[in-house]
Amino acid sequence: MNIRPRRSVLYMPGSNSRALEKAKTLAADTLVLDLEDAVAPEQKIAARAQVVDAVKAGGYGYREMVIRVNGLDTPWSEDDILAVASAPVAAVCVPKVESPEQVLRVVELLNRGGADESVTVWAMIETPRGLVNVQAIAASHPRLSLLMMGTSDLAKEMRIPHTPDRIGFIVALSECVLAARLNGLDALDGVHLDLHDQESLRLICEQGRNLGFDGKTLIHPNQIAVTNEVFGPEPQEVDRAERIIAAFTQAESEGKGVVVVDGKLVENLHVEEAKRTLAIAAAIASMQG
Ligand SMILES: CC(C)(COP(=O)(O)OP(=O)(O)OC[C@H]1O[C@@H](n2cnc3c(N)ncnc32)[C@H](O)[C@@H]1OP(=O)(O)O)[C@@H](O)C(=O)NCCC(=O)NCCSC(=O)C[C@H](O)C(=O)O
Ligand SMILES: [Mg+2]
Repeated sequence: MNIRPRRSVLYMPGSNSRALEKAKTLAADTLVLDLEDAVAPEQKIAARAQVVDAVKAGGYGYREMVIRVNGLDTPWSEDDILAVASAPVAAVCVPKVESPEQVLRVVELLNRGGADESVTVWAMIETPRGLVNVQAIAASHPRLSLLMMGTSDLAKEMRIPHTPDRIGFIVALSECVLAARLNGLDALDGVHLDLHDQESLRLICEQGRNLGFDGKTLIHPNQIAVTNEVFGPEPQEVDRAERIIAAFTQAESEGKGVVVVDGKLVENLHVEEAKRTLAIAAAIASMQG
């Protein structure tokens, strides 16, 4: 089972060279070097060169590298995507995706720029139109590998307040996870804007995990540790997964299709879940060396 952990996915402004350097020391699974909202218009072109140079220079170790380009309706997006195509990134992250055709356009630009076949597309869902079309977007092209919620833009567009329980976002978050799973994609939750409140961050991470997200997008190094903890399997989950596999293997050898572990029914589907838990734990351990 080939699994890429994306518990913590940290954005940083592409114009901030200090943050690009600092990121080499941070425990985030993925780094998203941003050219969109975090970069002022007059810095867009310099930031584009800076992020491409940073990724080419390397030094980020196990961390997955992604560049978020400007929106497809801006004067920068085409050159951003062509520039990203020349860089050793895992994906290009595209904000405010609203249609399958836009994903096809990004793929065309990546191909034109000579991007490696391994470079995938991440689509951000953060507008009402993007949300309404999320299933078609998710099914648009095999190169699309992940959906990412943009809850700040969505809040603005939908006039949804950021409440602690995120009641106004629940349908959108679930729609995103549903569309992702229907199409074999990963899904990332939106950002938590409070940089210093670890308690509210933990609750929101737990909610995102319980809604089915694979990880969370972050804006500050303070947010990495809690996110890694909540979205990673706990030691007792790993232990239970090992016992489920052992108990089911034994049951099968005795000609049984079900077994009880810790008072709970275990069938083959639970064994598949347990194998996935072990694969995630192993992938996390191998990233950390
Ligand atoms: C929010 C910040 C501007 C705060 O920055 P700062 O005041 O520098 O914070 P600190 O002094 O606490 O920083 C301590 C050190 O950590 C480094 N740092 C800070 N943030 C990051 C980061 N994101 N990545 C890497 N390193 C970071 C500082 O450089 C300090 O380092 P050192 O001096 O060496 O100790 C800042 O956190 C920030 O800019 N965050 C990211 C903002 C961003 O990228 N926004 C765009 C993405 S979110 C979005 O667009 C939402 C989405 O589209 C939606 O619609 O929902
Ligand atoms: Mg946004």
